Amino acid sequence: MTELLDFTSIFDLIIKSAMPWFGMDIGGTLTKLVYFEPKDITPDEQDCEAGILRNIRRYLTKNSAYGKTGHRDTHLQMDNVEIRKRRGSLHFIRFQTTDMGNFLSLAKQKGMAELVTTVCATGGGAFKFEKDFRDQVNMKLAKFDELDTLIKGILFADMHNATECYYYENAREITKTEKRAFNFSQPFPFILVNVGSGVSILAVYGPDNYKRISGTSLGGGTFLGLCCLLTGCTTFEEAIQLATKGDNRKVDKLVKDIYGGDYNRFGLTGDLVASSFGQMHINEKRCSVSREDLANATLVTITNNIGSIARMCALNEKIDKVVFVGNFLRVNPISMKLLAYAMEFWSNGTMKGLFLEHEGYFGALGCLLQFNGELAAALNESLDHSPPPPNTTPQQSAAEPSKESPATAADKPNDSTTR
Ligand SMILES: Nc1ncnc2c1ncn2[C@@H]1O[C@H](COP(=O)(O)OP(=O)(O)O)[C@@H](O)[C@H]1O
Ligand SMILES: CC(C)(COP(=O)(O)O)[C@@H](O)C(=O)NCCC(=O)O
Repeated sequence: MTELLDFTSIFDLIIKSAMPWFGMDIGGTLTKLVYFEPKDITPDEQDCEAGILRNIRRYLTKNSAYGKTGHRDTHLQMDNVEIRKRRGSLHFIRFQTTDMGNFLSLAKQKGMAELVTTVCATGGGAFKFEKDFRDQVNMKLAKFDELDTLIKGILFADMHNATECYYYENAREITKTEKRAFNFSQPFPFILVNVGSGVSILAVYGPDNYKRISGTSLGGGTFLGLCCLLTGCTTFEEAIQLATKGDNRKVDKLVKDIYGGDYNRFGLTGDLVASSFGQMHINEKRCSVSREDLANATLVTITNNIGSIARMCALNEKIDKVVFVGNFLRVNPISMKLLAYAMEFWSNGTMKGLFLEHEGYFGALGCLLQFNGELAAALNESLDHSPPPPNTTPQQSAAEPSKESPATAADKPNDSTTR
């Protein structure tokens, strides 16, 4: 017991002092960085604040663009947030994962390596780049599982932002539908569809109770990749802009192209896509489509496929709320409206598609909430190397998370504000 108390007070000391607080989600396409900027710095603390730390704080909070691909999403900033008894702002920054080399150089140049010894990281890149962090900037990664942190981040954001969750009212009328706030204070159970490079689908029953029920490799990376190939565009923003001006009906084969009208027996209306890209084998049709039409058809194809799988998962699990997250939905109302429509229409109004403002940042946010400073690293190391306690089977050892996940770090919720 004494040992526990000592440990707690050491832990308290560390988490109060060890700044900066970061959470990093190194994904297949984008790296997301959530930075907590303390706003309750006392004059004493200010005096003690190391020059490097002050410079990092200023660099991150005064700029909104970093290097070639780094952006701070200023519209997502969360102010007056309390984390571990500190009050401050959360900043949301992203850059292309292919720029990791430049990020590490910058971190070195800004003196991060002298200040930070451990960074809390999640996503596949936490494993892939672990050695680069260690070798190039002498930083350890405290690794957390991306699906665990995703859920923790969602619950935290929803609790701290009254307008985090929204849905589309009158989703069946896709041209008129309007975004409305949704009260997500009783979230469980819900289906969670994370549309990143690929897609993971989870059934979430409680803050620490979920299962990964499905996934598909046809995700945001597929949309971007195919769009670049088909239209010659080079960025996601460009792909979305093209899609906004295009018409998938010139590319796809609709039910009415096959039936001459509706296929009434099974409720398939004539305007429904019967075959994505189904007209593109016809030479004259191929010659008449624009880059915009191809971008739109690619977006609709990928979105409808995700919607269809998500709906079947919800049906199987008997869950009526389907939450869509991930950066595929960034600046992408076409897909959100289509998903909202698909949930509503195909379920006869019994299912609801829901969306969250911080779209692709929940993994990084959840990771920041797990931050235990130096202790995480120490724990990480001791857990990595210690044998399982005598009264547990190897599968249940403290070193291993309870779900089928690759996390190696201590999966210990430590923030009293998370549910
Ligand atoms: N600026 C961007 N650059 C590249 N892809 C973007 C951008 N903004 C949104 N996306 C979309 O988001 C997807 C990545 O989503 P994200 O949730 O960050 O997943 P991951 O963790 O796999 O990187 C991309 O495949 C693309 O469809
Ligand atoms: C492997 C991943 C969890 C990685 O996550 P991401 O970086 O795409 O967000 C995801 O891409 C995925 O679940 N892909 C689909 C794999 C499948 O079930 O077919």
